[in-house]
Amino acid sequence: MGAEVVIEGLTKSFGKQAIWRDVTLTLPPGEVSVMLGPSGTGKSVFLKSMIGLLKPDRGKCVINGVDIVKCSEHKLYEIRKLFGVLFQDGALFGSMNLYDNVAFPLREHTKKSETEIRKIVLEKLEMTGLSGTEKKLPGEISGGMRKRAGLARALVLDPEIILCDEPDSGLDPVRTAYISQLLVDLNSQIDATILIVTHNINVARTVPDNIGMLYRKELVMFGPREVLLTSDEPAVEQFLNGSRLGPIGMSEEKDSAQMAREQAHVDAGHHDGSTEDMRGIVPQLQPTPGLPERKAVRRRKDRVMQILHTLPPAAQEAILQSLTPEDRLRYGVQPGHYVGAHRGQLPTEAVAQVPRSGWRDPQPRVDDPTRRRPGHQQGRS
Ligand SMILES: Nc1ncnc2c1ncn2[C@@H]1O[C@H](COP(=O)(O)OP(=O)(O)OP(=O)(O)O)[C@@H](O)[C@H]1O
Repeated sequence: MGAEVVIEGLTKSFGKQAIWRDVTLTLPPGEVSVMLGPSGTGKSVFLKSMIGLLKPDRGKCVINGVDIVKCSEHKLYEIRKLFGVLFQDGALFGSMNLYDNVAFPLREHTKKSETEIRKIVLEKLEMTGLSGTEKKLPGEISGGMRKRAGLARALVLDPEIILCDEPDSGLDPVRTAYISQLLVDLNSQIDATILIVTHNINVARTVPDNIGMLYRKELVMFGPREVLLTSDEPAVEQFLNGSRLGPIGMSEEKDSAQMAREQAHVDAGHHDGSTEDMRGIVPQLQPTPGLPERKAVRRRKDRVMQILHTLPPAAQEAILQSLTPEDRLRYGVQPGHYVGAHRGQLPTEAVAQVPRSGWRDPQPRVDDPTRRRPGHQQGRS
């Protein structure tokens, strides 16, 4: 299982420019999380701080009991080996073919023989759909292939934590859908903790278990996907809908006069830039048939049911609606407790009876059609 990452009060500035302050969140082990945020809010700086490439001003980032903000260089070097990082442009060496690019971390950081290295490199190239491209140079392949090659390289040291900085940037919607599926498939195969930084709302709606958003130099929220996707926080709604209308402006933040002017334009019939209402829960991507079920799914269900009563009502409703009959049995949620009967904050004892034991019955695969009922939300998470 992937490592947990516990971040507390993390604060970063460059000279007088504050980037973000007091960021506190936990990346649950083996789950997939997405960090959203308008351009320039410091998402990349956040990723770099998590692997110790940038030094935060204060706060903690604890991985396997080591606070990487304060630890020695030696410890940091050891902890970094737990990470696989996909940088925005793939960060491949232009003069090396894909085979050598992917083999690079193994040759640098391990004493493996070339025979062992070959086995690993070919396996990771196959996992990322790049078999047969070993001899190509990065300049000879498409942007999507470069991303996948970057991912293959990020995987060779069997990372427990994978960080992806805008894996969709520069890709068309179809290639983006493929890379989303690839990330879900990877998670099902290696159970790594994954954090994806993106602006892409489709990725945010379909891939992660958890979503956070950086805005106005703070973490606006971080938690189960249902929280952000049902949020009526103006900045979150505006961001999800890609609308000009709302507090986010061209350069971060607008004043109230500007917001009033824009509202007046829209009231007078001008388009606000959005195409449709993107809030709400849509089905989460499942691993490609034939791959194992994501181990994080069950762990996450237990975790989320334990904190259910602390979540906003709309998120509670969405989570309850996503439960299967087996889940309801497990958590002691009777149909009578079901959403319609309990609008608003649900009492903990009504919903969250998480057994201490493991899961008794093997759950059917999520893509089992017998689990689909008319009118039932299928955002399994
Ligand atoms: N090494 C650095 N030194 C000084 N300022 C920096 C450094 N790295 C980033 N910044 C500044 O930090 C701010 C946040 O940058 P960052 O790239 O993290 O934003 P982002 O949210 O990832 O943006 P985008 O979505 O456009 O990629 C920017 O104002 C940037 O200029």
